[in-house]
Amino acid sequence: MQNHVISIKDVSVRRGEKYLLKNITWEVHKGQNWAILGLNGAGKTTLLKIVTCYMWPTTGTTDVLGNRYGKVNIHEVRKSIGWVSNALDEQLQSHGSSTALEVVLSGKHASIGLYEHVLEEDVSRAMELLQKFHIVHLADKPLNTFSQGERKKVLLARAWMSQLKLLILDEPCAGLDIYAREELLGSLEMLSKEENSPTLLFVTHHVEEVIPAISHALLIRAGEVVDAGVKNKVLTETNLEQTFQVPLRLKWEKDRPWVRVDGGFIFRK
Ligand SMILES: Nc1ncnc2c1ncn2[C@@H]1O[C@H](COP(=O)(O)OP(=O)(O)OP(=O)(O)O)[C@@H](O)[C@H]1O
Repeated sequence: MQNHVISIKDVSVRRGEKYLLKNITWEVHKGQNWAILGLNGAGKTTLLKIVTCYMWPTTGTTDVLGNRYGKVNIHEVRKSIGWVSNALDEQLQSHGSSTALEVVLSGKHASIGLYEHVLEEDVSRAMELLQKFHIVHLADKPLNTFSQGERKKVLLARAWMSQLKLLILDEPCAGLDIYAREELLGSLEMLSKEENSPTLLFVTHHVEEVIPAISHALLIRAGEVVDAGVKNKVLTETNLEQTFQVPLRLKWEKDRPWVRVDGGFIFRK
């Protein structure tokens, strides 16, 4: 179990007659970064809630970072897990008068307000992270003046400040323009190569966002795994068509998969 970041065995989540997840077995090892792909309602968030113990499965077992859920203090385990999502962005907006630097520094102590004594080395690291996300010019500006893209970068810089072991990036590029997206993906690619970078779970609706740093992919459809494993084996036209239920064409370029829908619009009968 030493190398396991996540080990989920036969997990099902049932609500009434409906399975939100069905017989999921999934292992994530140290050194891997995973993309999680599936249609709206496929069960991605439910799976992440199982991983973070915000939801309890109907059957099956979950081990995260060497801890069997049900037998550990989950609050302790969660200190090593980050979840960057739109919900966190909304939470952040109530701290609108905080500066980017303050928000990034607050990641050190997993709070949004700054309550702890700030060390000089922490300020240097926070400034370095702001630089890596190309927002160092915003360090002293209040958050309530930032664009959506700028806020996302602040949140991601904050996550890297936290020295996490497992980091969930829940649609980090949603709402970004094409330039901002590529810039953000570039920062993620670079940071993922740093020593002690957390294991990433990258949830996205856009296959082309599976950057080279992502080594593995999990495809999920209607609560069941379509395929899981090394990304080059999993991200195939057949698997993606099965997952997204549209005919599509896939092309790899510079270790990134690009898809286009083959035939355009979908008209339901
Ligand atoms: N607490 C719940 N009780 C009943 N059904 C639920 C509950 N939570 C989620 N669902 C249903 O389970 C299914 C999977 O939802 P989930 O949020 O995991 O999907 P998702 O893949 O994250 O979708 P999206 O891409 O739209 O965020 C959906 O049909 C949803 O309506």
